[in-house]
Parts: sequence; C-alpha cells; structure tokens
Amino acid sequence: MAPDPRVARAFKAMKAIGITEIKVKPVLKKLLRLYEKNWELIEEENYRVLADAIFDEEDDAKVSDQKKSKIDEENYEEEAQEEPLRPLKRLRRGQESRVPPSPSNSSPSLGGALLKMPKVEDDELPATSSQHQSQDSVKSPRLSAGNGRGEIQRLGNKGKAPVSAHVASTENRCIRKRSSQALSIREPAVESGIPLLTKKMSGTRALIIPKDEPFTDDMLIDNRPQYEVPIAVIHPDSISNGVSSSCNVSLEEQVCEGPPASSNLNGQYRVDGVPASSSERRSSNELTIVPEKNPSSLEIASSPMGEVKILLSCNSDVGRSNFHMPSIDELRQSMEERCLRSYKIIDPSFSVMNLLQNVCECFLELTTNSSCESQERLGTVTPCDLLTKSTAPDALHNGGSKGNIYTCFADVATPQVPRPLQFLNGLNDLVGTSEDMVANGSPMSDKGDPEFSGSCSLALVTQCQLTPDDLRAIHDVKNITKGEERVEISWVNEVNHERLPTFYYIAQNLVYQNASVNFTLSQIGAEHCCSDCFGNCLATTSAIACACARQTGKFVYTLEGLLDEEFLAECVSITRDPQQQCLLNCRDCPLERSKNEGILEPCKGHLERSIIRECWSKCGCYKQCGNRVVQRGINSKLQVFFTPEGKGWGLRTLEKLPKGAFVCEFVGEIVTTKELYDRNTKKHNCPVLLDAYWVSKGVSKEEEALCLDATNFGNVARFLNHRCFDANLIEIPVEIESPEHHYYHLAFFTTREVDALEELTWDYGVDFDDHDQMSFQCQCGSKFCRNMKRSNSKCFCIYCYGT
Ligand SMILES: C[S@@+](CC[C@H](N)C(=O)[O-])C[C@H]1O[C@@H](n2cnc3c(N)ncnc32)[C@H](O)[C@@H]1O
Repeated sequence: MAPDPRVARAFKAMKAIGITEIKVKPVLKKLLRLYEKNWELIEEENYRVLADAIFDEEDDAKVSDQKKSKIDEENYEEEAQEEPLRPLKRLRRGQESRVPPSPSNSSPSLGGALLKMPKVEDDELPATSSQHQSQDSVKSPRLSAGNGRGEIQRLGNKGKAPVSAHVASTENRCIRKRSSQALSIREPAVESGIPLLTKKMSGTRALIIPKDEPFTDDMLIDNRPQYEVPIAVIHPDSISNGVSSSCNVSLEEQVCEGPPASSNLNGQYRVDGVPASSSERRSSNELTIVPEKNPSSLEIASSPMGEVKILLSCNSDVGRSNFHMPSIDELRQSMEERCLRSYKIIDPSFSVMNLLQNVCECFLELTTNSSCESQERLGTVTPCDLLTKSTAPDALHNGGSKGNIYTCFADVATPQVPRPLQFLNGLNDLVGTSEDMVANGSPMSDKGDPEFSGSCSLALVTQCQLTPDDLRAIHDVKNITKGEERVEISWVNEVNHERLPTFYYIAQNLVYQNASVNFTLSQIGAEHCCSDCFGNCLATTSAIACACARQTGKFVYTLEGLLDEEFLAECVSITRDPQQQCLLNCRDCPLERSKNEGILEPCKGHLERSIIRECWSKCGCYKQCGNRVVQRGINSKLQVFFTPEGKGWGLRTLEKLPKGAFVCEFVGEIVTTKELYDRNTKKHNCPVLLDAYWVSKGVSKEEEALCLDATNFGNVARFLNHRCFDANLIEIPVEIESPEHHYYHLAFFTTREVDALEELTWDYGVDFDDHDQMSFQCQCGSKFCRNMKRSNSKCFCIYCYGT
C-alpha cells in the first residue's frame, strides 16, 4: 500500500534534518494518537513538534534503564503529588538550529522556538524526563494545543500544561534565597495572549536557568536595567492592605503592565509568612511576600518619568508576631541608607529628617512671605489660619531625635489668605493654635463653612515642650467636657486670640472640704421618695400619689420634658417682678457671718423661691421618668464662644430651644460660705449662694451654709453671662438626692424660645449701683439694663446680696 502522502512528507522533512524513518515512525505514531490525527498541528512550523519529540526519545535512550527507572519513579511520585500533567516540551540548548524557526509563526518572546503542547497523558509520554529539565531546563511558558501561532495559551481540560515539578522546586529555592534578602519577586502571569518575556529577552531564545545555579538578586536586576525600581520591601501585612498589587518589586514588569493576576490571598506567601504550595504560587502569579524581622517597611520606587515615591510604613501590630518594632531613629537611619544607595546621594551628612525639615521650613517661609502683606491689609483673622511653629527654628535642628511633631492641616481647595507666621511660646500659644483652628474652621462656627473649610494651616510643635496642660488644651477644642457630659461642647473664638481659661470640667458638684453634704441612703426616708411609683411617674401616677411631686403640688415637668408653663411663669415672676419678690431675713445669717468675720450684721434678706423635687434612686420609677430631667444632664447642643460685646466668654445654643427647656446645671465646688470668703471672693467670678432654704430651715451651722464655686472646677454654666431682667434663662433650685435643704442643685431653664446661636444669659441679680460689689460694666444690651439706668433694684448676688 502506498504510504500516506502526509506521512511521506513527514519522513522527508525529518530526513532533511538527519533523522531516519525508523526513528520517526514510532514517534509520529504516538503524536498522531496524541493529536487525534490532527496533522496540522504536527506539520506546523516544519514538523517542529515531531522533531522535538524525536529528540526527547533520543535523550531518554541515552540514560541507563536502571537510573532512569529510579529517577522516573521519584519524579512520577513528585509530579503525581503536585501536578497531574507535565509539559511536553522545553527548548534545549544547542538544538535550536536543527529546527529552524518559521518566521511567520514564531513567537516574539521565544524567537520562533515556541512549541505547542498536545494533549498529554502520562502513559503516552514517559520519555519526557525531568532529569533533562534539571540540567537544561528552560523556564518555559505553558504550551498549548491551540492554534500554536506563537501565542501562549492555557490548555484545555485535557491538555493542561502546568509548570513542571522541577521548575516549581527551582522557584522554591529562589524564593528561599530571596527571602533572606527581603526582596520580592513576581512570577510572570501566564495568560492567554500575553507575551511572557521582557523586551530585552525578545530576540533571545529563552532565559535559561541551570538547576543548581544560585539565583541571586543581582542576576535578576542585571537582567532588567530598563526598570528603575531599585529597592522595595513588602511585608506580609502589606498584602492585607492591598499594597501588594504595586509593581514596585516585580522583576517581570510585563506582568505589572496589566492588572494583578490574582488577589492578594493568592500571593506566593500566606499572610502568616509560610510559603504557599507550588500550585498556589502558580495559580497566583502574584508578588512574593517576604517576611522580615522588622514589621515596618520602606518602599522606594521611581518611574521612568523621574517620579520618586518613598513609602515608609510602620506596623504597630507587634502583638501578632515576634517582630521587632523599630525606633524612629532606626527607621530614619534605614531610610537614609537606602536613599544614599538608591539615589547615589554623595553627601555623607545627608539626613532624611533634614530633608523633611527643609520642606516644612520652605513651606512656612513661602506662606509667611506671601501672607504678611495681605494680612496687614485685611487686619482681621481670616478663615485661613494659621501657620504656627512652637519654637525658634533652632529647636527644629535636633535631628528629630527629640520627637518633633509635624502637623499639617491643609485644604488647598479653598483659596485663602494665610496669616503671618507665629512663634508659639509655651502653653498659651499652643492653646492659641487650637483656638484658631477652631475659630476658623470649627463645625460649630456660625461664620463660615461648618465643615472646616477654611483651614490651611501648618503647626509645628515640639513634642518635648508639650505638658499635660498643653495636650488637654488641644484636646478640649472640640469638647471641653472631657466626655463628662452626654453631649460634646466645643469652644470657639472668632473675635481675638484669647484662649479659654484653664479649669477642670466637672459635670457633678464636688465637695471641696468642709461642706456638709451627705447622700447616704439611710438619710432619705420614705416620705422623700416615691417608692410605690413605677416606670414614668408623669404617665402613671397622679402628682398627689407621687411623693416627689407633693411638695410642689403638681409635676413641674411636662411629658415632653419641659417646665410646666404655670410653674415657669411663677418662677420668672418671682425673679423679675419686684412686686412678687418676697425677701426673707434670717435671724443669724450665715452669709453675713462669713462676710464680716464674726462681726454679725443684720440679714439683708433672701429671695423666696419655688423649688423642684425630682425623683431619685430610692424611688420606684425609672431613670427615664418624666420627673427626672436635671439629673439626666445636658442634652442640648451648646458652645462656649467669645462674645463680641466685651463680656468675655459666653455660652450659646447651637439649636433652637423651646420655652421651659432644661439647659444646664450650675456645677462647681461645694464650699462653705466661709471657705469661699477665705478664697478671697473678689477674685472669683463664679460663685452661687445656695440660700433657698436658709430662712425656713434656719441654717446656722457653718458647714451647712453652702456656695458653689466654679472658678477652678466647674461646668459649662461658668460661662453664662448676666443679662438684666429679660435673660433667656432662669435658675431654679432642684432637689435630687438630698432632702437636706441646705444643699440642692441649681438648674437653668429657658424662659422663652431661644434661637440657634443665641447667647444664653441669666440675671445675676446684680446691683450696679453698689461699686463695692460686682465690678463689671454691664454689656448685656437689654433695654432694661440696670447698669445703664442705674435702677434702684437690689442685687442678690453673693457679692452685694440685697444691698
Ligand atoms: C460667671 S462669669 C461669666 C463668664 C465670663 N464672661 C468669662 O469670660 O469667663 C461672670 C463674669 O462675666 C463678665 N460678665 C458677665 N455678664 C456680663 C455683662 N452683662 N456685661 C459685662 N460683663 C459681663 C463679668 O466679668 C463677670 O464678672
């Protein structure tokens, strides 16, 4: 029978390169079986597949049967574990000339030596030995039984061509070696249609890495001069942060040009630093992540455009491993070394800290110069504030070892006119910085954009100069309450550079020393609490039934938590209407006693007041009971601000308040009247006398004549300014925990609806005719101002008390 013309042509082609028919025939048979008689695949590229298969057969034959069978056995075991299939072909050194590449079909990456991968079954290809790969292996792309047109393709289900076990072990060695040098290497992604090798490699046959040759960083870097990524370290943590997709450390940039081949989870190292299995690695083609002792990392990368990126990241998660947490000095030194090495900076005195410092100083200088003139012209504080530096420039030249804090607040979106540079001196200036920041950008500000829009500031603060007071002051800007209240209360100064006076914020009165204030449960008898009540007294109990309401004859709060209109009107009337005011005189006035140091003067009279009694812990109702308003604390949005009328600091509401709303309590140190006078009263501007019961109870014990002094310890009420007659707040005594009438709370309620941003005021009851007493010129602005009219109305404040 005449031979098949295609067979004849195959014999002829092989003969042309010196291979006899005898050798061709069995191999051709195998290939036909493998390719399912797809002649085109065999014929392509001048029968290259056939030629290579024959060479493989020859190679295998040279190996002794005994040795071969032993090695084969081992490799089969290994491969069986790692990969079900092996690649059919790899390029062999010195044999390329025997199979001239077909120009039309050659791969740009392999210089025409690309081979196709037929379907491979282990039993059909025993001759493809791994020992050949070990000696002459080429890290070959996976081959495809596809079109074979020089494209690298993944094989179909039956013809998959994973990287050989040998290649995997080579990679393992490389990774191990590189681990010690903290350099990450990315394996090229093997994707359909993506050339694998670098441009530099095109034109060469392939990258050949002998099995036992050490794989060093130098080798890799030498092979890739066109990429300017000198140093990069990526740590396991950076994977989880998504940093690993960076191309900084890739040594095969053609992969980087495209999107990452896989997610971080498929990286070659697991997050725990354990090398992933070879199959995991091959499927990921992602960065190799190298665990290092130091959890912090420095990345330096440059682009061909000359851009340089320096990323220093410190991992504080030291508890997770035994990582050594570097000091700032260590990191600085490391950065400097790397900069010197990578960027060939010759100056041995080069310092990263100096570099950063210079940048900061340049910024300061430039901004200062450009802003001085405009500032003088404007003569006002602009929303763009501020540039401050805590120390003279010399103080910055400490090499960073003292731990400078460089803080930059910048919003370039809004064009602003910066203020001149200020040099801070200690706490005051520092607080001023905070103040200005708030004044010019606080969300609470009523002047500008509430979203900190005007901020364009740089604050340089030397950490070693910060005292606890400094830190507190900075912290207080947004919330002076230190978390003592349910709400935050900020402060702002849009008028000048005065800072909030230093004081301790307390939300509850505190006994200073001698004041007799006992909250013991045993003191509070059943008659003073509503133990039979349940839930919300206002909703479930009549005022008569609730012991706490019995005193007033009714509940003074509404279900909405506001003061009962009638009760409020009564309180306002007693305070404002001289006709309604009832002054009661004590026989032995504790105040007069304290004032005159034993020389008793006649009591000048105390105002009779209405009192609120709230339910408390010994009552059967809940904390949410409607008869517990003051004890639940401040619930409105308030802000301390600097008043423009010359009253100093004041308090305002940031939201509309309804009439009869509780605003705040006057909180301070509970001191006896004697203690207060011993403190030199005139210097204190925030005392309140708790005298509501003096007449009726005949207070005579010195330790029971109490005042509240908010000068050093107080709450937000210490900023409430005085307004003659028509103040929008009224103070009402409130009994909560103690039935002992010499101590009670003093709570402020709105006398009318108050608009947002309106200042909150109360009538101190001051008599401005008495120059001996309260010594301020009233700036309340009320048309009923007593200071202006020099009215004869009496003042009942602690200073002048009815004189
Ligand atoms: C309880 S403090 C109020 C907070 C005070 N403005 C501050 O800056 O700390 C009382 C002091 O505020 C000032 N003040 C209060 N009301 C004022 C008013 N109507 N006019 C002028 N000064 C006032 C007086 O100096 C007074 O001694």
